[in-house]
Amino acid sequence: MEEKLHIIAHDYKIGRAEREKRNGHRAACLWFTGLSGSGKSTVANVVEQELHNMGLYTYILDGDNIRKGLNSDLNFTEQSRIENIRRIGEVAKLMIDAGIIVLAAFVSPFIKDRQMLRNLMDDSFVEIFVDAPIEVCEQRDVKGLYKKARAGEISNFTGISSPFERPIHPDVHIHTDKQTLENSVQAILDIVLPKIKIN
Ligand SMILES: Nc1ncnc2c1ncn2[C@@H]1O[C@H](COP(=O)(O)OS(=O)(=O)O)[C@@H](OP(=O)(O)O)[C@H]1O
Ligand SMILES: Nc1ncnc2c1ncn2[C@@H]1O[C@H](COP(=O)(O)OP(=O)(O)O)[C@@H](O)[C@H]1O
Repeated sequence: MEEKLHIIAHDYKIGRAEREKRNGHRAACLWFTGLSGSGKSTVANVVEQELHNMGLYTYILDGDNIRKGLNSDLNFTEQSRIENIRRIGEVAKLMIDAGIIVLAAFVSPFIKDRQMLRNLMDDSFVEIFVDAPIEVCEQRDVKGLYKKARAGEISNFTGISSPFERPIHPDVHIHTDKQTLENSVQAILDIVLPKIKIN
C-alpha cells in the first residue's frame, strides 16, 4: 500500500495577486511547442526581449537550463518526455505564482501533456505552435541532430523515430517557413499583451 503523506499547505500572506499588483502586470506561461529547429528558442528569445524592454518580469525555460540541471536524469523515451514536461509545468506554475511571465520552449510532442499543462495553469497558459515542415527543420539542422538521427546515431528523434502530435487549437499558430521572425513575434504579442494587462 502507498504511504500516506501528511502535507498541509501554508496560508501565505503574499499571493500572486499582490505580486502582480506590484509588478504592474499579470503573470502567464507562453508555451512554445514544435519540432527541433522549428524556431521555438529563436522566437521565444525575441518575444522575451520585447517584453523585458517594456519593463515586464520574464524568464525563459528551455533545454539548456532544464535538461542540463533539474531534468538531467531524463532521456527521450516517451516516459521521460512525459516526466520532463510534468516537472517543467510545475516549475512554470511556481513562476506564475511568483508573478513572472514564463516563456517555455520545449518540443513537448504529446497532446495529452499539453492539455495537462492547460489544466494546471488554466487561463494563464498560452499554447504557441511554432510550425515548420520537417523538411525545413531538417534543412536548417541547427545542431546537426537530424543528420545524426538519419544515420541512426540518435534514437527516438522527434519527427523521425518518435511522434510529434500537432496542436489542434493552439492559442497562436506561427509558420516560421513562411512568416518573418518579426511577424511571428507581433502575432504572439497581439495575443499576450491584452492577457497580461491589469484592468
Ligand atoms: N531524441 C530527440 N528528440 C528530440 N530532441 C532531441 C533528441 N535528442 C536530443 N534532442 C535535443 O533536445 C531538445 C528537445 O528537448 P525537450 O526537453 O524540448 O524535449 S521534450 O519536450 O521532452 O520532447 C531539442 O532541442 P530543440 O532543437 O531546441 O528543440 C534537441 O536539440
Ligand atoms: N521566420 C523564422 N522564425 C524563426 N526562426 C527562423 C526563421 N527563419 C529561419 N529561422 C532559423 O531557424 C532556426 C531555428 O532554430 P531554433 O530557434 O534553435 O529552433 P528550436 O528551438 O525550435 O529547436 C534558427 O537558426 C533561426 O535563425
